[in-house]
Amino acid sequence: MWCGRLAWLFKRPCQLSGSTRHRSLWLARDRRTVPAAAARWHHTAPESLKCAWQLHGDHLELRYADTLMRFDFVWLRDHCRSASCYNAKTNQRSLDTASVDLGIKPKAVRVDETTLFLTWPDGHVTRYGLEWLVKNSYEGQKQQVMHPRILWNAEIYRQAQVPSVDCRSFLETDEGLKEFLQNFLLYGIAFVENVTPTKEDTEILAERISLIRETIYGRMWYFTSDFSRGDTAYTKLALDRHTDTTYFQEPCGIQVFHCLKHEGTGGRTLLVDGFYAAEQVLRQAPDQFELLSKVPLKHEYVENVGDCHNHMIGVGPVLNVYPWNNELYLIRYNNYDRAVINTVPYDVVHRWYAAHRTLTAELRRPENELWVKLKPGKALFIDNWRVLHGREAFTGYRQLCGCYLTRDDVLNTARLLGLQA
Ligand SMILES: C[N+](C)(C)CCCC[C@H](N)C(=O)O
Ligand SMILES: O=C(O)CCC(=O)C(=O)O
Ligand SMILES: [Fe+2]
Repeated sequence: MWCGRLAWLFKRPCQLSGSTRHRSLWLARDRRTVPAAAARWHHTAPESLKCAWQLHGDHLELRYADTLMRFDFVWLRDHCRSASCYNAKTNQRSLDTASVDLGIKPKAVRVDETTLFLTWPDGHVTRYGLEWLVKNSYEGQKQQVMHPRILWNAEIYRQAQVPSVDCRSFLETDEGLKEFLQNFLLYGIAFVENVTPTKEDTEILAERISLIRETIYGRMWYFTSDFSRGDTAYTKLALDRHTDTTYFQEPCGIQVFHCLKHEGTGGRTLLVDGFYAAEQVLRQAPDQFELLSKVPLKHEYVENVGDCHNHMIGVGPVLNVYPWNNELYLIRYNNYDRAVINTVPYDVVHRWYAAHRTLTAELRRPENELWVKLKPGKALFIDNWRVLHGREAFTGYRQLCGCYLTRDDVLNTARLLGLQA
């Protein structure tokens, strides 16, 4: 397949390390029935089954805590945590990786109950905690997700009864903030209640968790249906589900909405978990999922209204996954802002349209739609890399304020509070 050119890079090691061929090999070695050859198993203690290692021509194989790991020698030299290679005060590497001989091989290897010791040809000694290796190895890492999440449809979200956090608790206590962020990370949406309905108070909320991402729409924005900007958002029309700023190279991570006023009817907000829908596509049609994650697309924002002149272009696939574990981290979905497709040939285009249709059908399932009416005092935070939003047409005067946040800074706050983000 044209787009799977690099797939072998990631697939090959998983297939090898998970194979039963290796498991039986372990048992054989543990019973010491295999003659000592160049690649010979070594154990930490005579009968220890917990840890064993074996030196190969171009890598070290290590079994610890039920994880079979393979380490490249350059990797082992590069990650050395000794004082001369790594500055523990700044958590930065001091070693010049380019100075490592690409053909390097340890001169001596020793393992005790907790630590792997490697002596390099120049006499330098590297020590690795075995637990550290499990946590940081490719094999240990690929069993884990980067971002634990609960994927939802309307029923799952309602059943979970995720509480809104009170504004004071959010602003004044670490527990309140942590609870809010945990919910946000798990579900991709979270609410703060009892907020004073002004732009200034909404800004204070935003600044509690992140730096505000200033964009062509400003820092904190207000908007009504006055068509002050050349975009459908600034009208009374319905907006189908979408993510925002797909036309940025890095779409905004989080969107904050606070409805300050609505005197009229309609205008409910629609929320759909894009990752839940994408998961359904993966189950039904893995090839289509792969296509959506490989075909690069452009989104575009061309504006020429009043004094506003903008032309933004963002490139990337609809589904973005980490290649080592296929975990989704970003969905770009905005049919209004999708640009001319000119990045793939016609036959791929056709298959892409079919895949896009499957995803759209999932996103449009009524059972996946969560409808909420935003009211003054209730601020909504949306993970714009995961949850799609839309809005029902409305009548009357409706004013929303909000801002975008930088994702890195939200995750930073979450990590500092001890959350996995
Ligand atoms: C939120 N705010 C009203 C400021 C901007 C709306 C941006 C709308 C654009 N079509 C997009 O989806 O990115
Ligand atoms: O008016 C709304 O509720 C949302 C409009 C919208 O999609 C946006 O501003 O990004
Ligand atoms: Fe939007």
